[in-house]
Amino acid sequence: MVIALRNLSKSYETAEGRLEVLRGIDLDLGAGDNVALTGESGSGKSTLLHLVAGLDRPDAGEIVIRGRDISKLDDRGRAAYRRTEVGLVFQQFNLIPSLDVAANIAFHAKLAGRHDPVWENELVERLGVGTLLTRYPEQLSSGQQQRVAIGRTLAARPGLVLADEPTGNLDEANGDAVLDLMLSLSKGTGSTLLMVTHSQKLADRLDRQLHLRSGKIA
Ligand SMILES: Nc1ncnc2c1ncn2[C@@H]1O[C@H](COP(=O)(O)OP(=O)(O)OP(=O)(O)O)[C@@H](O)[C@H]1O
Repeated sequence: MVIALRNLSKSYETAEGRLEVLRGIDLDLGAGDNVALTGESGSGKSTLLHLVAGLDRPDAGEIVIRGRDISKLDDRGRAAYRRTEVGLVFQQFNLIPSLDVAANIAFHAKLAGRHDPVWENELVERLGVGTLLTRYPEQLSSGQQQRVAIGRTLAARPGLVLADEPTGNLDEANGDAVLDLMLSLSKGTGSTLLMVTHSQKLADRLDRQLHLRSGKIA
């Protein structure tokens, strides 16, 4: 299994008291699985994605990624996990302002020790950002930034891609192209894709759909 979640729970302290967001999630995803995670606003989709990404820790339960419980790692261990094993496509693009598009796209691949100019060129081509390579993030529209951020993630060939509304800022044509790219990567390399989306149309294109309701997978 690439991802095995066991009895995962997470709550937040709020001014109104304790908010139990995830109440015992069990989930198994294998290599090459591509899965849509849906659910009402506030149902805990981003919370779950953040836990699997090692950005936050659960209250209880296990997050076993390729046989290792990442919730037991210290901050350094989780940072290494994020650098080498996961690709994150989140709504905040977090492009590096001082680097141009080409350098942003190569950045994670270099950090992960998997810099591959041929593959990066192919991504640039498929994402339609070839004319933007010498621009800086602040000189891009939000849709362009989103495509660059996706290129940066996929350039490192992560075995696990976690995406939160990856096509949220894109028009239909660009959104379809990005989804095609993510699915073909998942099928071609056996990488596992877990994607949060509000779009049923998008969810329908993935092999499996999970729906979060009342803190559980329905
Ligand atoms: N750091 C936090 N402190 C307190 N409450 C939080 C925190 N982060 C999230 N929440 C709450 O936890 C619940 C789940 O939030 P989450 O962002 O996971 O939902 P979501 O399903 O991704 O929602 P959306 O579809 O609107 O993005 C929400 O009620 C949210 O207000």
